[in-house]
Amino acid sequence: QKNFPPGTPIFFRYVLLQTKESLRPGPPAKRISGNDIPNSEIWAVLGKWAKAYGDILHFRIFSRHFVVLSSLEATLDLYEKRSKTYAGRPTSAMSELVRNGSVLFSQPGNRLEIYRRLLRAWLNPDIAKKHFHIQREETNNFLKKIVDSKETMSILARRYAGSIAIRLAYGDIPEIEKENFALIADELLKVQNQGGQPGRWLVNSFPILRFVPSWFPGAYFKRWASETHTKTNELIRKPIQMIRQQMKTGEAIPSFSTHFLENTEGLIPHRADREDVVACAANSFYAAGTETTSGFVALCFLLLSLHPEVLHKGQQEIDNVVGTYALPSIEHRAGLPYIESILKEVHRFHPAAPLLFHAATEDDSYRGYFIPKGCTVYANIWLMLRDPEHYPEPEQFRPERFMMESPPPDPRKLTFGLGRRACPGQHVGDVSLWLTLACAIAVCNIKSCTMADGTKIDRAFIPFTQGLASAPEPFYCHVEYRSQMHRDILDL
Ligand code: HEM
Repeated sequence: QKNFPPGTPIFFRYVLLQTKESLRPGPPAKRISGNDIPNSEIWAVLGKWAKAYGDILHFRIFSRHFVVLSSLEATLDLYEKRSKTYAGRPTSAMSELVRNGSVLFSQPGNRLEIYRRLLRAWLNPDIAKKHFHIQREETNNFLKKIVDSKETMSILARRYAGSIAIRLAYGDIPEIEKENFALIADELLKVQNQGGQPGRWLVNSFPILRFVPSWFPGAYFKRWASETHTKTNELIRKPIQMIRQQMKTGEAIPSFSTHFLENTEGLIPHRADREDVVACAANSFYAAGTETTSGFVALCFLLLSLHPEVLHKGQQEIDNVVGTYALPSIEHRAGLPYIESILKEVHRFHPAAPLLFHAATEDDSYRGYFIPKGCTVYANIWLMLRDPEHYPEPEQFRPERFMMESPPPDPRKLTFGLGRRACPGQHVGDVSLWLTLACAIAVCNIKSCTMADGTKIDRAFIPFTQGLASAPEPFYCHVEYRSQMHRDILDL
């Protein structure tokens, strides 16, 4: 047991940590700055470190500590069996200064419980069925726009996923209002991302700097944090204020937001908090659901263009089960096992969030290693889904692996997260992904994909964006309908 008693002085704790560090496995670190972390394919680099140092390893950047879990066993032990201790999110001095109400980055406590209760109430599998029509309409809209488009697949897929998120959160609002809400949400994400940009803010490496007064020369970060705090608050609340106004005049369209602003179920105990809570929870649909869903959809198109044999086999299954000129709907799902296998294989091939990121909420120890409070605990699910024991030749895209008599574990057990921070939107997300994949296969032939500079993407190398959510780098997708009849069924 290497726990510190509560109240251990910070300096003493720090010195102890330095000596303990050598006891924990991990790559050699520089004395002050710690480990150098590459800024591309970090999940693959951590995978190489796992081979050298084992399925629980440690690294450090200045005074910040990181543990990486690289096996399912360790991930289940910490994220699930000790889910209370590992329900935190990594934080930084800058994010504490900005305090912007993001659900994804909230720390455990009453506020987070209320957010998650509201999200569960609106996104649980039974209620989620009521949203099918939104997903159906948006899928058809998306498929009508992708042929001869001048825009990248990444932009088209993002607009599609954003529209679903906005309709779920704010209702069936008119197109123009939807675009307006998407602009606000994108602006918000941009500002929030600047705050979290690794290496941008010295205060994150030297938290003591946060005590420097705003007027002090060089304290630009303090002024930036204060302005950003005001701006993000304004942006988060803007849609809800508009909806509140519409509710007063009786013009509001029923939605997650109107439902919980009325608070008929009493899920938000303090009246004063209501608008604020609903604003943050509603914003999380877009903030957490758009990049993940759109990245996955873009990846489906890319992989199908590189594997025409998979596309053709999927089309045969749909033609046999659903009919040649008909769109698959959710009722067909159980009868389309090959489509289900393609979906699982896309999740496995490159998870939308390759590294899950939780943080320890108290000092802990695991297998004799000390894990300090506040330490970021990554789970490298990208690596776990490439374990050759479960998934032979893991670098191959092969949906057939899930059609075997004893199939490997379903990747979705990992790709939507685990424990107390698991994705509350997973049922809705799963249906959106299935519907887009099945309908795209039913009506499209996907010819090829090219990067912005015209280079054709081939199987040997798919470039992925870096970050907490990861998707293929922006690319153009050359798509045609299988026939005019297949195009026409999108209007039915
Ligand atoms: C392809 C679809 C999606 C994928 C792969 C996905 C994946 C994830 C993952 C991996 C997490 C973090 C889990 C963890 O830390 O253990 C997460 C969190 C979250 N997701 Fe999703 N998600 C998807 C769609 C959605 C949708 C459609 C919504 C909302 C409508 C949503 C709302 C959220 C929220 C609010 C959180 C934060 C939960 C928290 O921190 O407590 N997600 N998602």
